[in-house]
Amino acid sequence: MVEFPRIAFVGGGNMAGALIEGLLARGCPPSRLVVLDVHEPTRQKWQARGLEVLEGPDSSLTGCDVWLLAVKPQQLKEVAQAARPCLGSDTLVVSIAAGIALSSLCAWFGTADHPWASVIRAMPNTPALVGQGVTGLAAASGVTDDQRQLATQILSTVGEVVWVDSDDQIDAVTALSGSGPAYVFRFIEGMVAGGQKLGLSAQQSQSLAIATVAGAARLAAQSGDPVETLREKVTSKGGTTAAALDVMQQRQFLETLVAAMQAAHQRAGELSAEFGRTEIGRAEG
Ligand SMILES: NC(=O)C1=CN([C@@H]2O[C@H](COP(=O)(O)OP(=O)(O)OC[C@H]3O[C@@H](n4cnc5c(N)ncnc54)[C@H](OP(=O)(O)O)[C@@H]3O)[C@@H](O)[C@H]2O)C=CC1
Ligand SMILES: O=C(O)[C@@H]1CCC=N1
Repeated sequence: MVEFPRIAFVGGGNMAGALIEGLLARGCPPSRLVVLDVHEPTRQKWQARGLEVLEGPDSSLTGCDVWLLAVKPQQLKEVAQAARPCLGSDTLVVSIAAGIALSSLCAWFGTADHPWASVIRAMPNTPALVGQGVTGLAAASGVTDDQRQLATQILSTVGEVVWVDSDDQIDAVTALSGSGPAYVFRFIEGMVAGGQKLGLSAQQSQSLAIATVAGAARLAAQSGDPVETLREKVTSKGGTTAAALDVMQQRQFLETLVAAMQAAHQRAGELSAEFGRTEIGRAEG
């Protein structure tokens, strides 16, 4: 990126923090970033890092190239209502809120003059904090190629980006990679517990488990082999891995994981129904 866009983070909590840290680590000057947050300690934290902070929406937001909406889905409609008068005519709105549909975002941010707001839904994940995130993106129909490019540039500073075709696919991305780090951390917790049960220390177990997950992921990414083949290469006939995988199969490990992802996907739909109501929409624009 030749010059970093001016980005306003609306909500400066965990996920905004991962993106801000990622941007700063990749050379974005703090002066290009604004954080609007109601929580005073959060504002103090970002102010100490050299970012401009706001307690409420004001004209500083109007001059920003991008608004990155990073409040909880439950808070987003109220935040949109309060901030919309400050939306610049060329501002791109990128929401990372789980479940809140593009149609809701367009209704909240569109105006009579500009009914199909420049809105993109993005679903990053917390490995963004170490530049290893992956973000799924979907755009409203009025979004231009340049705006897509802008969103790609921003999110790719913290990892990979994958564009999808529809809103519902962003709910699927949420269930897979948005929530996915928690599944992996749970898996590591399980490996650590298993290591301790088998006589290793907590520290030894943690080092072995984390390095195994990181190394296996890197092998899967870099090897030309499908993951099934990689799994088969570990699994000697009559050996230790086969004994472990048999137990996983008996206890329906795969089915459990798929059911968990379906629950996450369903929850995204519920968040949309509960908190994505559009009655403050274009009629007011
Ligand atoms: N955590 C994750 O792994 C991921 C989360 N997301 C999405 O990111 C979004 C943010 O999640 P997360 O970072 O975990 O949430 P956080 O609660 O950590 O951050 C939200 C921040 O917004 C503040 N806030 C609340 N109301 C307002 C308001 N009216 N105006 C400005 N700021 C406000 C909150 O303050 P206070 O605490 O005082 O309420 C808090 O500091 C969510 O929509 C989530 O679905 C997306 C991808 C991954
Ligand atoms: O749990 C959540 O709702 C958010 C969305 C993806 C990860 N965390």
